[in-house]
Amino acid sequence: MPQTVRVAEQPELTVQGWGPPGTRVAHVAEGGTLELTADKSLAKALPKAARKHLARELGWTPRRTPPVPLDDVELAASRLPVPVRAELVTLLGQENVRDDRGSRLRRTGGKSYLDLVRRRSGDASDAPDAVLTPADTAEVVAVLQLCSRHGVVVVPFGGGTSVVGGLSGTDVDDRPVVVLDLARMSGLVSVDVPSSLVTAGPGMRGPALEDALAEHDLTLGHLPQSWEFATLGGYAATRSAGQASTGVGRFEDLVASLTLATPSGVLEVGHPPASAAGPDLLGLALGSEGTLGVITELTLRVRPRPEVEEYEGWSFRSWAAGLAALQRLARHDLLPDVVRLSDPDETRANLLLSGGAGARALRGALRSRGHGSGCLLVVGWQGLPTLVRARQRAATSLLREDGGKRAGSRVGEAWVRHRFEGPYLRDRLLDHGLLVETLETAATWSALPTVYDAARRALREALAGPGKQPLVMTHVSHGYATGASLYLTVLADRDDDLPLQQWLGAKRASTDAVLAAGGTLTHHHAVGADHRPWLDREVGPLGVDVLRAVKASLDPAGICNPGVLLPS
Ligand SMILES: Cc1cc2nc3c(=O)[nH]c(=O)nc-3n(C[C@H](O)[C@H](O)[C@H](O)COP(=O)(O)OP(=O)(O)OC[C@H]3O[C@@H](n4cnc5c(N)ncnc54)[C@H](O)[C@@H]3O)c2cc1C
Repeated sequence: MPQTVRVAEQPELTVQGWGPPGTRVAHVAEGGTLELTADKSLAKALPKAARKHLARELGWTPRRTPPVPLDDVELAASRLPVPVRAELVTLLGQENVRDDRGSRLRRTGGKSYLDLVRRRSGDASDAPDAVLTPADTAEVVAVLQLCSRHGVVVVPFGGGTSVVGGLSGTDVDDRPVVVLDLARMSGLVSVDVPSSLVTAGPGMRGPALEDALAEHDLTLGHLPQSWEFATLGGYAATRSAGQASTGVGRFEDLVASLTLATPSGVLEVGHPPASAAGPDLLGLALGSEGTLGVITELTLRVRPRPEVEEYEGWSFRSWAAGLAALQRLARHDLLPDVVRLSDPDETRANLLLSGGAGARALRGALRSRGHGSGCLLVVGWQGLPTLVRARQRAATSLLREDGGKRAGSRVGEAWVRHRFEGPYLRDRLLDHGLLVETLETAATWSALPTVYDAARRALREALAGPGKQPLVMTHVSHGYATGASLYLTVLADRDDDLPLQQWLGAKRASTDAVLAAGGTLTHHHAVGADHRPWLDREVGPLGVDVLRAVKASLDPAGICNPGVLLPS
């Protein structure tokens, strides 16, 4: 029988960076462990060798560039018409219609580099006019219908971790904008153990879900780096991928069914275990980014908690050798559950960033194998011991045949320990004059090397200047039978006068280059506002027309998150 479970409180995300407000800061301690401290100095954040490496590579002069005090962030008065506000209060109650400064600021934009630069410089011009917190599907439908009548834009808000401009509070037609924060809809509704299905509200976050599932010895296993704050509804709306998605599947593979509240009514889509009743409407809701309505409930496929988890590192002489090895694993259906192959730039930077005797010893070991300028691969297996051992043994012999050398379980375990710390470190780098941003794509195994070269070249050309050069670090983050994803991290000396334009130019050039080389517009970050000008190159003009027609049917007044996905 399905059972109801209560879940814990979920902390707020800070406005100008990552983590709960006023708490911890990450730094790399001697020995490579990341510690949390209140000390915001660069010396604390990065080992000396890493600071020197970055200064030399980038032409970067470390300098203090802290965010403006939160009280100095500018916020315009709310434009929500008084009569509309009154109707919303009647519908949801006073406490669930907020237009105070704190509520609006905390729901302003997401966490891309552009979002953070704006917030850190005191700009909240994309803030919503009010924040609504509905309790259930019926209230969401009522809000959508009321806003359709009054021409008020509605932006669903999950964890606020979008990195593609998915949460803009401005509208091209200058209509008022309300954010629909789904935090109150964050309960676990039921667990159906025999069917391995769990039903939950869209505002629930990963840690709360995993805590609740642990009571049943179950797990969802979806672990994006934003796991602490992102929500189930957000994952579905963006077609997210987690760190173990090579094994457990992308989030969309985990959604069995969902409820989509639209201005035209409620859609229930998906019928587990499987159905052939016409085209898959669930597929339309996944990745719809709030443009068709609001996901108000999800039923997800879960699995038994793994009895063992094994992580280890491997090294390869070159990026090409590492890619060839992964491709062979993929062809034989032997890809591990976690696959992360870092290119030489990322491998080198990671080893320097880790600092300490362990990383120095590993650097020495790689040099002695002739892998000194090679690549590190982190792999992870999860599941029943017998299956894990069998898969591991088979993969190990292929990796060896392909020139891989085992770098040990400490490399894998270090990755596991630190896998959620990167965004905390990013805040410290932003405090010291750096541009830090990521982008991602995927391509077939045949196109992958070309896409990799094209993206790196475009970024390096766009961000180079006299005495300046960006550092572009790349890893394969997910593997498939037919190809893999590429995740690029870009560091550059920030243009303090025009930081937004500096990144926008690089983003434009790299997106053009990736598409021309055969990569996808986005593998897991979604389209948002940032990628929408390119959507027709991905799905074709007819594809865009189909999406527009669906939107016109579900959202005739065009109030559902109109600033994202579809080109304007
Ligand atoms: C540091 C960091 C690391 C990240 N790592 C990863 C990663 O490893 N993998 C990955 O896939 N992504 C990653 N992301 C991106 C982001 O976390 C994902 O896109 C995530 O799915 C967004 O979830 P959210 O709940 O925060 O959604 P939000 O950011 O609140 O919203 C995202 C979009 O979905 C819409 N939306 C939200 N909830 C609903 C709903 N219930 N119904 C309809 N529309 C809705 C919003 O309107 C918006 O357009 C990362 C982001 C950051 C900042």
